[in-house]
Amino acid sequence: MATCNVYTIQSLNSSTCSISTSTNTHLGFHQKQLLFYTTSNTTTMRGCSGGGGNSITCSADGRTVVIGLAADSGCGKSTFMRRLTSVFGGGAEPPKGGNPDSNTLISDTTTVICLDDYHSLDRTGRKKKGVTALDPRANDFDLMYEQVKALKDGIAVDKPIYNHVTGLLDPPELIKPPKILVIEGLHPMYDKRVRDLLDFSIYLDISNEVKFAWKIQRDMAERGHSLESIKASIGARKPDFDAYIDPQKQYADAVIEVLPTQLIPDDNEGKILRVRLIMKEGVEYFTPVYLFDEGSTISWIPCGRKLTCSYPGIKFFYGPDAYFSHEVSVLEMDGQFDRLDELIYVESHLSSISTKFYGEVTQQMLKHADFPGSNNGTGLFQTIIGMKIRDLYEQIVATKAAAPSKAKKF
Ligand SMILES: Nc1ncnc2c1ncn2[C@@H]1O[C@H](COP(=O)(O)OP(=O)(O)OP(=O)(O)O)[C@@H](O)[C@H]1O
Ligand SMILES: O=C(CO)[C@H](O)[C@H](O)COP(=O)(O)O
Repeated sequence: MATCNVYTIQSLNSSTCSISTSTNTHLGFHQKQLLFYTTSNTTTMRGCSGGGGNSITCSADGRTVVIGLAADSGCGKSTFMRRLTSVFGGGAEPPKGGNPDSNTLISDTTTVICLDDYHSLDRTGRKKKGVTALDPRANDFDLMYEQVKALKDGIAVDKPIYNHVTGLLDPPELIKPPKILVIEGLHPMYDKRVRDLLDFSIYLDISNEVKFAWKIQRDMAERGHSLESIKASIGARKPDFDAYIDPQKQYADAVIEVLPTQLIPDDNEGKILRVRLIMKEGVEYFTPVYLFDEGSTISWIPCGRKLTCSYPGIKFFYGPDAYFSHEVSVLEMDGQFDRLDELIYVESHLSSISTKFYGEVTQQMLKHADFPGSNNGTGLFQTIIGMKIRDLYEQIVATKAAAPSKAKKF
């Protein structure tokens, strides 16, 4: 490990801290910021980002909230991220002037990093060793932990890039601490150290039948792969998926489970979906959504005068349940909307959805009607979780702002 020089921060309370330069190269931390990491207490280094010369700018309310999103490849993570970013207003872009094959997406509020960037083996390396990218041996969890922790503490990092075009590990890119950091990919909850850094975690649980249908849609229709190669690729990943990815769902604060419909007996088309939003009880800053009456068990078919439904209709369910021995609330939607604007009728019967105004969920869904899943529970629940994450973030910031006055009482 490289050594680092120790320097004194001259002003801890002002927004600009003067420091000397450093010679440190430890673990990809951005050079000047490691000084704060190693020499100051964590309160003063939060929200700092590297400036020119020998100064660092520190934001007063710097607190990076970390969200984990786990799912297998091709299970809708990118679509979810687009919905989430939109809830905060504005679109997300790859880092300006950086590697065109970067996997990172940055918006005013959020930075989404893809955990594929922590593959320790490139495509050839995995082939040589006979491991898949899902295997923990193909990933660097020490670096993942160090860098997510640094970002959470307000320190920029030089994060590696896994290039999906070439299959190689590219030179790193600078990631500055955002307000909200989303780590998405195969293993955000696999390593306990990384898991413990998460303020909220989500698992997208796509059943095999549906995953297969989506893969065919994307890889066959859009990427020209053959049916055989898609089947082979899913089959080859399955043992490692079952061993390393799927078990993470037990740790998630919210799981979006996507299953074939139960409204059509023996449906094997995979077009109509039954989607379940499983929400853990007792999670700090998160209150589960409910339908009509909190804690009751409710089955609801909203089709009729207010909601147009063609065959096979729409069915909602809400109620308490247990999930990996945790107490949870489950909200379920089976079927799909014929007219998206009529979603307002459903929205008006949901509570604790953390909207800023009446109809905000419907507005978001209409805005992104072209995203996959906009006419069913996948889009609806992803949008609602986006609102809940915004709410969680605002609560954390408010709690932090209130903390000094609390401290004065003692
Ligand atoms: N809710 C949905 N309803 C129907 N199809 C969907 C849905 N979400 C995703 N898909 C299908 O799955 C494909 C992959 O979606 P997306 O790019 O969001 O997944 P991903 O997990 O980010 O994938 P990857 O990790 O491979 O980049 C889409 O092109 C679409 O065909
Ligand atoms: O499971 C995956 C996550 O996206 C990819 O398969 C993994 O990252 C390897 O990527 P590639 O197939 O491009 O080498």
